[in-house]
Formats: sequence, C-alpha cells, structure tokens
Amino acid sequence: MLVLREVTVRFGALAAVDRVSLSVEEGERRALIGPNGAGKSTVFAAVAGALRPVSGRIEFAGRDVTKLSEPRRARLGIGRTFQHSSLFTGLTCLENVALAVRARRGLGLRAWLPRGRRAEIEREAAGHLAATDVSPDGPAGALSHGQGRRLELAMALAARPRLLLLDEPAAGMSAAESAELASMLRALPPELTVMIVEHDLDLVFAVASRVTALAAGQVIADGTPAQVRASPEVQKAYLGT
Ligand SMILES: Nc1ncnc2c1ncn2[C@@H]1O[C@H](COP(=O)(O)OP(=O)(O)OP(=O)(O)O)[C@@H](O)[C@H]1O
Repeated sequence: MLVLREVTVRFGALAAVDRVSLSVEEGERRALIGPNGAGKSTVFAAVAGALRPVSGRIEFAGRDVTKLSEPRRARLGIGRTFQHSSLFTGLTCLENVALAVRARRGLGLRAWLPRGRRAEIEREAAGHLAATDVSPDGPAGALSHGQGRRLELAMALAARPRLLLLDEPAAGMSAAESAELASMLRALPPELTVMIVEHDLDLVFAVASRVTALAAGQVIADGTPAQVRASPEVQKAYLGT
C-alpha cells in the first residue's frame, strides 16, 4: 500500500528524515515511534504531500506519488486526522461529519440538496460517528478532549481513505480515553491501512501489528512490536543508555 525508498527531507542543513525506507502492507496497523525530533511527523508530512523530499521516492498503491500535491494524494486515498481547530464548534457532530462526506463527494458545503440526498449523507455521517462512538447531537464545541479527537477521526473516515495517518491521536487523553481509543482503532475495517505516530507506547503496542522506530531521522528498528521493544538500539534511543 505504501513504499518509501530512501526518502530524505531537509530543513536547511538538517536531514529531518534521512534515507528512510519502509514498506506497509494493505490492512496493516503500523506505528512509527521514536524520541522527540526523530522525524516521525516529517515522515507523515512527506507521505501526505505537505512536504517534498529532496531525494527518494514514495509509492502509494503501486503508483509513484512523490511529486503529487497533497489534494491529489487525498483524492487517491491518503487521509489524515486534522487538528482540533478544524472542527466547526458551533455545528453538531453530525453536521461536522456530514460536511466531510459532502467534501468527499465534491458537493459544495452550502449547495442546496434535495431532502433524500441530505438524508443519505446524514445516514453515512451517522455511521462514521457510530464507528468512533461519538453522539451525533450537541455542538462539537461542547465535546471533551477525547471525544473531540474521536470526532476528528470520524471526519477523516468520512473521506473514505485507503491509508489513514494518525498523528498522536492520544495526545492529551487520559489513560481511560486512550484505552477506549485503542479498542476503537482495533475495530476499524480490516482493509483500511493505518499508520500511527504516538508517544503512548501502551496504545502503540495495543494497536500496531508492526512498528518502525526512528531516531535522528533514520530507521533504527522495524519489526513486530515484540522485536522492536527488545531492540537494543530502541532501548538506547529511548533511555539514552
Ligand atoms: N518546519 C521546520 N523547520 C525546521 N526544522 C524542523 C521543522 N519541522 C521539524 N523540524 C525539525 O526536524 C526534526 C524532526 O522533527 P519531527 O517533528 O518530524 O520529529 P518527531 O519525531 O515528529 O518529534 P515529536 O515526537 O517531538 O513530534 C527535528 O529536529 C525538528 O526540530
């Protein structure tokens, strides 16, 4: 589903991502872990198309997307969760997700639609909300932090991605909220490929089928969660010993 070949992304003199190669199968749940500044978010930005590598190649579903814009990649099926601020706080959760469904279908956000069409969009939106366990009613602005993050996930699912990039979905969540998120992520459709950048290693090991560890822009371990956890390089990168 996704292949990175020797991808390098630079910020001036700094190679934030330094000749990273990795390969993610369809339906995989892949975690990217590593200490602060390892290059995890930069890998995501390169995959989504928000940052261009200076060298290397990115393939998605068998197609070279290295030079494609972010919107083109989104249309091909690369989705990511948005920041909290992208929620329309004055609209209900259902209305928020319905807007994301409309956007995917190329419908203007305010275009008039016949009642049957609107109902169908709302049914789909309600399905995404059910999958993320968020109540459709009530303003998005009144949600708790954990519920807000789940609403973002519902909006990302409404784009019907084939590859979903989740950048620190558990950030700011309590342990209970993070455990709920883990079971929700495990219940996502098996054909959906998910990549997750996350500092909460309990969540990572509960969700990921494979883990890639980065440090200083380079891959230092890649394998099953147990293999990566046992890797001396990973232990050294985390513990500095
Ligand atoms: N826009 C930018 N301009 C300059 N340097 C940047 C920029 N974005 C990231 N960096 C640097 O690139 C390196 C990798 O950053 P990145 O955010 O990808 O790491 P990360 O592994 O996601 O870290 P964290 O876990 O703290 O989010 C860091 O040294 C960071 O300071």
